Amino acid sequence: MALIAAEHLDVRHGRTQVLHDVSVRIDGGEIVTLVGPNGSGKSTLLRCLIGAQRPTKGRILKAAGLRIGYVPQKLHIDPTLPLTVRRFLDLPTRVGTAEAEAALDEAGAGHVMGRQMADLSGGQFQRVLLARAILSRPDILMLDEPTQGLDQPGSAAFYQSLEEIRARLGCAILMVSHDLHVVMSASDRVVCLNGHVCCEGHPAMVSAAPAYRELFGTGTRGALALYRHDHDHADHAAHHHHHHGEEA
Ligand SMILES: Nc1ncnc2c1ncn2[C@@H]1O[C@H](COP(=O)(O)OP(=O)(O)OP(=O)(O)O)[C@@H](O)[C@H]1O
Repeated sequence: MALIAAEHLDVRHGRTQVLHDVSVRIDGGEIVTLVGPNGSGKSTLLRCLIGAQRPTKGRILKAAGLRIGYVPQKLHIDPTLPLTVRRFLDLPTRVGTAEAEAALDEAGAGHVMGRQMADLSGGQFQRVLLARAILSRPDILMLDEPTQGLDQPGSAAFYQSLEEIRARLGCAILMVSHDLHVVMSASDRVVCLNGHVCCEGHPAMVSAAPAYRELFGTGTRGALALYRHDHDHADHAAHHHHHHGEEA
């Protein structure tokens, strides 16, 4: 039984079709990574799954009582607005101090409770967002490029914390990442999006698939290929899905 599934989603913004016939499902406890070039609809898909964006077509199915923890891609907090980490964790629902402390500890930011949100480093800020997302004891955590702006050690440490949180809470994780190393080493499944699902499956299978290689290349040039790759929309959708979609 899937925790959450998107079925045949279309999303349009005006005349732009952002998502086309996108179906994904996330099962309990698995780590699924969404990859794809800038503008390929990754954030849009997450927003549909959390209910912040209505698809033009298709539907979202959720397990009854599903709790979702969400870490957004960007959260702008006005630096002139006094807001401590402690008070931030009370938004939107007040939590006890012990609970807030436990969540910060779990997210690896145990020492920042009394600090101003505006004074946090990029890494600390992301960890506070993570702490807030796990306060609700989610069945699934969704993170949109959570290590954006973090250096290599910072990213690695953040992903380590995520693994530990999954082990402790038993939650599933769906994240957007451009960090191919992590995608390949830490995901149970990779979904490659470019308006449509280009290919998906176990990292080892996806990385061996021509559709993936076309996107990422091999070796160190892979990360660059990710940004340069330009799919022919309709043709590749059919082609890639035909060959690789069933491998998941
Ligand atoms: N509210 C909106 N109105 C119009 N266009 C939008 C809106 N939101 C998103 N888009 C467009 O939808 C497309 C997909 O955006 P989305 O943020 O989902 O992509 P992404 O894969 O997450 O990109 P990135 O890797 O850059 O974060 C983009 O072309 C974007 O400009």
